Amino acid sequence: MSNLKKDRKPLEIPKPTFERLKKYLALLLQEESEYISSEGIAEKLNITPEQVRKDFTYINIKGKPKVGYHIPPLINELSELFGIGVMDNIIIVGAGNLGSALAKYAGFKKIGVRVVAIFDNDPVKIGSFVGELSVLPFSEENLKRVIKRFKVKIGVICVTEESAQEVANVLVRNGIKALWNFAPVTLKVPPGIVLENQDITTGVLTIKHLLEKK
Ligand SMILES: NC(=O)c1ccc[n+]([C@@H]2O[C@H](COP(=O)([O-])OP(=O)(O)OC[C@H]3O[C@@H](n4cnc5c(N)ncnc54)[C@H](O)[C@@H]3O)[C@@H](O)[C@H]2O)c1
Repeated sequence: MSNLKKDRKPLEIPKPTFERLKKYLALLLQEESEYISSEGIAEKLNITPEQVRKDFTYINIKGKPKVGYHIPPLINELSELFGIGVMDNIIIVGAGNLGSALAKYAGFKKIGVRVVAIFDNDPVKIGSFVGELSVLPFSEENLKRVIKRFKVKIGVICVTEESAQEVANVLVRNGIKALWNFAPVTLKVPPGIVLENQDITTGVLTIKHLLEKK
């Protein structure tokens, strides 16, 4: 992961650090106080304060003795790192349980993400509303139009396992640069395409593992 600040030499951020930085941002966005200590963050995320301090060296933020980190600049630094200041339009394919829930998720706005269209191939769902969006038929023509109009680079795959690869192919063929895949399938994508697989079940596995240790 590269920290691409213009005025600074890009830093290579190790993946585990990058993942924790995402958690710090999510936590800070919920904080109501103005300052937070590394101990405070560590306690809430079940890690060590040393780890927090080490991770923050990647974003060049320093805490004040006895007070901790000033939250607003910390949020700004992390937001810049994740490109949150830039609004990214995304599209969802699959207006089932998951796709519909994601399309209605209000929290995306906070992180600079806006769902601009949701597609499906089920005639029953096409034309129905998911929040404020009308479900569009998943055709290349519609896709091209939406991608061009809203300058979409990110596609979310919420279709069934069997359809996921074909949907990924169509999205990439029509200019999508990054796929956020929820289907439990290993997708093949051309080099240069960003692929993030999301598996909610890993969270439950962590809980089960932690419970067993108690
Ligand atoms: N990542 C996770 O942790 C997680 C959790 C739950 C579900 N899932 C997966 O997410 C996907 C969606 O789950 P769901 O519960 O919303 O399923 P769902 O059956 O409710 O919805 C799937 C939708 O995809 C549509 N679809 C199927 N093929 C299509 C195609 N070729 N083009 C356009 N639309 C198509 C269907 O019409 C349907 O509306 C599944 O693959 C499921 O296994 C993942």
